[in-house]
Amino acid sequence: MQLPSTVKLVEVGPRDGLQNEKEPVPAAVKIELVRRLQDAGLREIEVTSFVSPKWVPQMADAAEVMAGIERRPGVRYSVLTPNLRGFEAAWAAGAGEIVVFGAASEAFSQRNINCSIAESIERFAPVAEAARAHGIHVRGAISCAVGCPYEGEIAPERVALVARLMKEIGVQHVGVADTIGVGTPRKIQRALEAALRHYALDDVSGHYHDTYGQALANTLASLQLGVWQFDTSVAGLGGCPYARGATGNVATEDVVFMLQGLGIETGIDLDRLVDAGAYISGFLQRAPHSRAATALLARR
Ligand SMILES: CC(C)(COP(=O)([O-])OP(=O)([O-])OC[C@H]1O[C@@H](n2cnc3c(N)ncnc32)[C@H](O)[C@@H]1OP(=O)([O-])[O-])[C@@H](O)C(=O)NCCC(=O)NCCSC(=O)C[C@@](C)(O)CC(=O)[O-]
Repeated sequence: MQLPSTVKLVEVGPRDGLQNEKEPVPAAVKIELVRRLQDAGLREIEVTSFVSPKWVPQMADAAEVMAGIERRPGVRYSVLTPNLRGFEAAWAAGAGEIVVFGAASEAFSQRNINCSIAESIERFAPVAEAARAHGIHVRGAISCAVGCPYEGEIAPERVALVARLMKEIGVQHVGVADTIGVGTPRKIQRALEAALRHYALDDVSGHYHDTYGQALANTLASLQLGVWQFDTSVAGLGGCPYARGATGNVATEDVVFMLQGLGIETGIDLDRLVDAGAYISGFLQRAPHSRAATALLARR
C-alpha cells in the first residue's frame, strides 16, 4: 500500500506533555523547550492552554509562555481554548491556531470541561467564529475516540457525530484522540474513518497516547489510510489530568525514527530532537519515554 510521502507532526509536548506534571515547570523552561523544538525543525508547536488555572494549574503561565517564545517564520504556534475567554487571551497572545477540545464520551466531556457534548459545541461555536474572523485556524480535538476512562469502549458513530457537529460550527480540522491509549490499529482506523465521513483527508489528524504501547502501530495504521498529520510529544511527555493512568503521547523521536525508516519526509533533525527531549527529561529528572531516544542517547 502506498503511504503518504510527507508527514506533518504537531509537537504537543509543551502543552499536553507538561499539563500533567506534579511539580510546576517554570515558564522559562517551557520557553527553552519550544526554542529547542524549533531548532530540531518542528514547524507546528502546541505551546500551552488558555484554560482555567483552577482546573489545570500547570498552564496558568500561558500568557507568559506565549510572550516569551522566540517566534520564527514558518512556525505555527497553537493553544487550547475551551471558551471565548480563552480565545480572547489566545488572540492577544498571538496564537496562529486554536484548538477547541471536545469528546466522543459524555462522561469525559463533563469531567474535562464541565459540560455535555451538546453544550461544548454551543460553547465552541462562537470561538470558532471569532477565530475564523481573525484569520486564526481552528482545530478540534475529539477525545476518547476509541475508549473512555469512565464509559469504556466508544463506538465510531460517536466520533462521526462529534465530527459532524464540529464541521457544522466551522471547525476546520479534527484530531482523533486516543486519550487513554487503548486503541489498536483497526479500532483507530474505524475512528478515523468516522471522522473522514465529515472531513477531508487533509483535515484529519491522529493523536495517540502510548499507554498500552500501541501508538506507533496506530500511527502506521493511520498512514495506511492516507492520514498524514499527527500530534506527538517529545520524550513521550504527558497525560491528561482528567484521564487517570493515561500516559504520554507517542514520542516524537519514535515517530520520526519510524518515518525515516519508511522514507517519509518530516523535515525534523532527529539528533536535535533527541537533544530537546534530553533537555526536558533532565529538568524533570527522568529518562525520556522514547525507545528511539534512549537508544540514540546510549550510542553517544
Ligand atoms: C472549560 C472550563 C473553563 C469550564 O470550567 P467551569 O468551572 O465550568 O467554568 P466557569 O466559567 O464557571 O469558570 C470557572 C473559573 O475559571 C475561570 N475561567 C473560565 N474560563 C477561563 C479561561 N479560558 N481562562 C482562564 N480562566 C478561565 C472563570 O473565570 C472562573 O474563575 P473564578 O470566577 O472561579 O475565579 C474548565 O473546565 C477548564 O478550564 N477545563 C480545562 C481542562 C483541560 O485543560 N484539560 C486538559 C486538556 S484536554 C486534553 O488534554 C485532551 C487532548 C486535547 O490532549 C486530546 C486527548 O488526548 O484526548
